[in-house]
Amino acid sequence: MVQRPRVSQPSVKIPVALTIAGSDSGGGAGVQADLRTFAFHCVHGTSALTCITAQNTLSVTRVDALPPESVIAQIDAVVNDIGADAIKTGMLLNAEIMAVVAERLQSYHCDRLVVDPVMVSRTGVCLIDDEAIATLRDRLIPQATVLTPNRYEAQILAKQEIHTLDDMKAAAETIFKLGSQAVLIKGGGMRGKLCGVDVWFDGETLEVLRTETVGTHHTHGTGCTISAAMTANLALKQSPLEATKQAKIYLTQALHHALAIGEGQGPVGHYFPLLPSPKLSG
Ligand SMILES: Nc1ncnc2c1ncn2[C@@H]1O[C@H](COP(=O)(O)OP(=O)(O)OP(=O)(O)O)[C@@H](O)[C@H]1O
Ligand SMILES: Cc1ncc(CO)c(N)n1
Repeated sequence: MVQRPRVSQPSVKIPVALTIAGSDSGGGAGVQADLRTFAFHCVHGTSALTCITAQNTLSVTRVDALPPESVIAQIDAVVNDIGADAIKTGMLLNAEIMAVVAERLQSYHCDRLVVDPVMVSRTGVCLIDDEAIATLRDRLIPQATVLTPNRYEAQILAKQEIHTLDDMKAAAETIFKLGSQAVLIKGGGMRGKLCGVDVWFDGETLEVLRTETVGTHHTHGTGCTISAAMTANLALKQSPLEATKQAKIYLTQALHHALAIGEGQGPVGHYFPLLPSPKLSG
């Protein structure tokens, strides 16, 4: 047997967050955005990949699903050893993967869970089929601490069109009935002054969350980033509403520092806390 030297090892206690989501080869959304966001909150990030997208700032050119058994094995490996103070789900892609993820989360009694119901891109393109939407609605959403649909996902879940702030509020109340503890309707897909205005409903509090509309074309990964920041804040033991408000502040700053990389929509700039601050003159 190898004897380990008896020296005291430095160690740091740090909250842990798990993301169950897809890979974005361009690094702006998906697992890459989630892990980077966790890191900038001083939360250790772990991951279970559901699919691999070939994607850049212009488009998604290919999606390969991982076998459901592989997704389960990744979740089990992480949770059984490292644990998770909070978990988020992102792009789950198909009904089979959704069903196994829902089953695993149920067996772990996860009580800090952010479900980003990735179904439709911000530009309105549908990413999953009807069976997957039904599985998401019936098996995953009722477990969520916070559910974070964008405008188009909220239209599907609430079965109504959303054009105005009142529409957003009504949809939040309808979607809340699907069983999550709270709903955040994200307004990045809203037009004009409503772009960047979100609506929160938790059964008691109906709140409009505003920062400012950031005039940038580089918005890739906004949805992944805000839900990952919420998850990190939940892992840091903030209340769901506080976690959401703080996450929106982080996301807005990241949008102010969005990256002009690639030919299309660049990603938000998660790195802003490390950027040198502007020099004081004088
Ligand atoms: N131009 C903007 N200015 C300010 N906030 C914005 C802007 N665009 C999006 N947001 C905010 O970003 C967050 C994510 O919202 P959005 O509707 O873009 O999500 P999504 O469609 O899921 O994102 P993704 O494009 O990553 O799929 C919300 O808080 C939203 O209000
Ligand atoms: C992998 C992945 N997840 C989520 C989104 C939504 O932004 C994306 N574009 N790619």
